[in-house]
Amino acid sequence: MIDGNEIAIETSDLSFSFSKEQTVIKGLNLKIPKGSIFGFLGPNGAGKTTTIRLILDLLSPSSGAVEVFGKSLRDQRSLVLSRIGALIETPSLYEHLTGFDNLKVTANLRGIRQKRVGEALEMVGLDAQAGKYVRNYSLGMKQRLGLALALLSSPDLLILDEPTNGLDPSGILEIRELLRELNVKHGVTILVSSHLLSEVERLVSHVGIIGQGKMLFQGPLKELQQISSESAFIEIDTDNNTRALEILREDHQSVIKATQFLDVQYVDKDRLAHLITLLTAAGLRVNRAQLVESSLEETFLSIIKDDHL
Ligand SMILES: Nc1ncnc2c1ncn2[C@@H]1O[C@H](COP(=O)(O)OP(=O)(O)OP(=O)(O)O)[C@@H](O)[C@H]1O
Repeated sequence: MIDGNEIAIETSDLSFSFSKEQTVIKGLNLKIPKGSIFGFLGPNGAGKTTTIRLILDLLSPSSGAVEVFGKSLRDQRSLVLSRIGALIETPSLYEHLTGFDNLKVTANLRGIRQKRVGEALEMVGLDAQAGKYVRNYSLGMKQRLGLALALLSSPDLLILDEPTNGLDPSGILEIRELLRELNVKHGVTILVSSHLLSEVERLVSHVGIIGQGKMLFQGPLKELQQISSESAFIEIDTDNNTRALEILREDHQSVIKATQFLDVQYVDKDRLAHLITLLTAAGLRVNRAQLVESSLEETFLSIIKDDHL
């Protein structure tokens, strides 16, 4: 669904401060491809909600600019905002009205035709429960109704701030499937923020990782997976590690660490077999040759922790 090189959201050197003492967003260059599901990730307080509020023009940047589908937010505010549907944490709903009437009120206020109410309810799978009072909805149903509200204006871009916050695993799964369907069937570009990679890992095509207001990584999920696989190493132990280290260096192997064990960068299974043959051929006894891989979550955490990219 990614649409060539077209960009849905681009921020250039976006900065923002709530006060003189603390700059919360620091020169952010966000680039979200059209047609993508972009996971906007970072720990609590990293600046995700503030960035989203800047994109929705709920805050004004100290410097920098926002473009949505190539149009400047500053110069073409109404046009830009008309293409966006947003759900910021929990939606504000009228508990004493039915799901249908909640949407109808908003549709009337925004001059959206009535037919769209039914369509939005169907898109989020709430058409059968549309006649129930919202006070009787589960949290998951309320989130889906919030999504229906965001979808009323038929947006090309959905911005969702932690939409699965507080949901149980089945609620999370439901929202995930719904978002995937909106992206695939209806071509909606989705920005979804979360502080947990594991929550969005099976949904997103792209990720952006923010820490203390700075972009630490952004790109296709595959690129993050690649970084993760490149950090794999083989932990080697022999009956003479001093000699083993010499042999490995003579063979131009990349030894990452030589302490209790010798950690050698993992390339592939053939390389692993080669190392064992090399050491045993030199008369050493290999006690251990173990592949140590880090999960995607560990890579994510190390990016946040080290700011190393
Ligand atoms: N209204 C405000 N006034 C002053 N500081 C604020 C305000 N809102 C947020 N902040 C500060 O701005 C920083 C970024 O907050 P923000 O809510 O954007 O982070 P976040 O990544 O969305 O975190 P979370 O996952 O907890 O929602 C934090 O240090 C926060 O304390």
